[in-house]
Amino acid sequence: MSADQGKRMAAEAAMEYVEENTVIGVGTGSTVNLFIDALADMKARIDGTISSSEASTARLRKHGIPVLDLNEVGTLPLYVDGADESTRFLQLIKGGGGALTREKIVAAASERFICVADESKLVDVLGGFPLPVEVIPMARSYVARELVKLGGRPELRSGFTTDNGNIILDVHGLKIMEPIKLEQQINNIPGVVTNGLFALRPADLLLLGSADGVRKLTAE
Ligand SMILES: O=C[C@H](O)[C@H](O)[C@H](O)COP(=O)(O)O
Repeated sequence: MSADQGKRMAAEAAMEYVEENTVIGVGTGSTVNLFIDALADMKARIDGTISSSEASTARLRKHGIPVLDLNEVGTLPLYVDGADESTRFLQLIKGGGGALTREKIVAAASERFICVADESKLVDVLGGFPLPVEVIPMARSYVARELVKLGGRPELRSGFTTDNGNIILDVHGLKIMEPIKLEQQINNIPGVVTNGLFALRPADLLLLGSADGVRKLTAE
């Protein structure tokens, strides 16, 4: 089974958790794009969405799905997003598409975070996927030196600017044994907006598309 099939199965399985007359938090990426396409079928029955990126906003609007302002909406009942890696504790690396900061905001503002992914994203230890860190441009060199002190090899994501006007440093070579500690350490570096570890606020449910169907994982 291809990764694309796994993504589609997971994205469509998330529809079961979408309740009528609610506002849905929507993540970013190729798996979420499939969720957005499925969500279009029930757009008349939801109150709207909160989007985590300009790319998702464009796709939602193309389908005629309303996109609201998070400042005008209270706590969201549900956030659906993909991941680059997940452990069985549902701690994640996100940000392969550079949307990590807005994703973290919407996840934090949501009661339930359902992560949708194909089975290749499940790992024993985070860090095989380079950890994205969003950085204010003037702090690039300083933050890079601090990330080296933490044992990583930061590389500037060339030609990329985030929706917030910042740069991304992708940190290679980390074997992340203490995700919560590292998430806090990196976020404490002046100039870092946030990093792609979702450990302080992990997912609540992981829907993994696999050859055996959709596996549902909750944190062990
Ligand atoms: O910034 C991008 C997001 O964190 C994505 O959710 C993540 O990169 C996974 O994307 P995909 O579903 O395309 O594998």
